[in-house]
Amino acid sequence: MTQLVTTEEMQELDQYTMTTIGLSEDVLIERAALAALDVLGAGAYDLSNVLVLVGLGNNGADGIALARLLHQLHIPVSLQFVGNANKAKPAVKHQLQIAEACGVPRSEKSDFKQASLIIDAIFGTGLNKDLPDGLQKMVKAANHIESTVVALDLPTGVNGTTGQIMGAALKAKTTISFGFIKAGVTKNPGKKSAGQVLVKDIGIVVPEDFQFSIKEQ
Ligand SMILES: NC(=O)C1=CN([C@@H]2O[C@H](COP(=O)(O)OP(=O)(O)OC[C@H]3O[C@@H](n4cnc5c(N)ncnc54)[C@H](O)[C@@H]3O)[C@@H](O)[C@H]2O)[C@H](O)CC1
Ligand SMILES: [K+]
Repeated sequence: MTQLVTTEEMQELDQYTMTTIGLSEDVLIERAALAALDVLGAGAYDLSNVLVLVGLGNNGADGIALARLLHQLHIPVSLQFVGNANKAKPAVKHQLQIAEACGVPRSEKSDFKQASLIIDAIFGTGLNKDLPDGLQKMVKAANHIESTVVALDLPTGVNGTTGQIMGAALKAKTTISFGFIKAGVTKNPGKKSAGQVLVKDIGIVVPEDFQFSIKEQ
């Protein structure tokens, strides 16, 4: 049996885990990154040149933490920001400081063809409007050359609740869902963008009286 969630429910559970239970955001980000590392380390991906595309929210923070973990294992990896890093959420800036202190390389321009694997850490459950035009173009270019993409939590551009495409969406080979599978990756067209969907525990706590809006499947 699988429990699906809407993005609003996931956000509520993230908040409950942090504010009521007291697990820090850093712990959740580190667990998300470790969970993704676990998937990448299983041998199904070419890790010879990993490019992590990083957005300005906590999905990006997960990606930066993952890049650091890969770098510490001597796996060639670089980080590329999508958007202005100065406008990033505090968790992203914090992860970036740590990554920089560890010497994780940053690339300014992406060459998708050179990357053996692209990690999509641009948008997750926070996506609430269509992708900006520039990003839509970038997404379409990456899809066009059929890069191998592993999406963290959600493929960028997929509405996590409805499965709608918000302007454009990255086509992933695998989507690693943190805590619970978001309903949007089970409904087309989002389902097609998500590829194989895996779910990984990151320590999210569910209150006893929590009512999920979607029945277990
Ligand atoms: N919050 C937690 O406790 C944890 C979250 N995890 C990961 O974080 C993401 C959700 O992070 P969040 O910061 O809420 O959102 P995003 O990173 O998806 O988006 C960032 C930010 O961008 C703004 N925004 C939304 N849509 C657009 C748009 N079309 N154009 C420009 N800007 C946009 C909006 O303000 C968003 O907040 C979740 O998926 C997980 O990957 C952890 O795993 C750990 C705990
Ligand atoms: K993502």
